Amino acid sequence: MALDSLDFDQTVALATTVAPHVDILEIGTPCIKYNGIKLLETLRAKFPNNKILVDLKTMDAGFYEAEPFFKAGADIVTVLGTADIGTIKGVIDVANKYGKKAQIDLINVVDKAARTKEVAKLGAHIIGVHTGLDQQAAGQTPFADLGLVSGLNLGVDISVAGGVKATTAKQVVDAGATIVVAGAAIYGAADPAAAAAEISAAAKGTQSSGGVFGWLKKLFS
Ligand SMILES: O=C(CO)[C@H](O)[C@H](O)COP(=O)(O)O
Repeated sequence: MALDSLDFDQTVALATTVAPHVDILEIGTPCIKYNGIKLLETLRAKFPNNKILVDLKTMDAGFYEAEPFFKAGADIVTVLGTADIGTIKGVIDVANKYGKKAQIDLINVVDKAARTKEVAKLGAHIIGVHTGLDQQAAGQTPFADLGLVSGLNLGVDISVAGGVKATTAKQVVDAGATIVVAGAAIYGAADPAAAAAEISAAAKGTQSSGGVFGWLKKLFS
C-alpha cells in the first residue's frame, strides 16, 4: 500500500490499519519528503512483519541518497529511470550492499523497453511501471506500459502503480505484475482495511466470490 498523506500521525495510523492486510508498506514521495527518515524509523519499529518501500524517486547521487534509508531498515528504495545510468547503478549497488532491493521507476521514461533492458543488465531488482498521480488526472493508465515491459521477459520483478483498484488488481497480475501497488483505492475507501484485504486477495487470487452480495458489489463497482 502507498501511504501518500503528508501527516505523520495519520500515516502511522493508516499503516496500523492496513499492515495486517498487505505485504509492503510504501512511504510515498511527498510523505517521505515532508516527514523524513524519522517516519521510516517509526514504521520499521512498529511493523517488523511488513516490507517497507521508500519512494525516494532519486534523480542524482544514488548511492549517497539511498544508503541512509537502507541503513534505517528500508527493504526497497526507488530511483527514477530517467536518471543518469550512474545514479541508477548507485542505488542498485547500495541495495546489494545491504541485501535489499532497488526499484527503477519508469515514470516519464520515453523508451521504456530500452531503459528496462539496460537497467536489468545492471542488476535492477524491480522495474516500476508507473502512471503518476498527475498523469492519472490526465486520464492515463499503466496497462499498455505493463504489457510492453512484461513482454520483454527479462525475469525481473515488475511492480505496477497508477490507480490500481480491486477490480483491476487481478488484471495487472495476469498481465505480468509481481507487485501490485494501491494508494487511493485504499486510503480513499470508507473502510481502508477491507479495501486493502480485498485488493490483496484479488492480486493473490485468493478472494472468495463473496456470494450474491459480492457479485452485486462487483457488478456495480
Ligand atoms: O507513487 C505514487 C505517485 O507518484 C503513488 O503512490 C502511486 O501512484 C500509488 O498510488 P495510486 O494507487 O493512488 O495511484
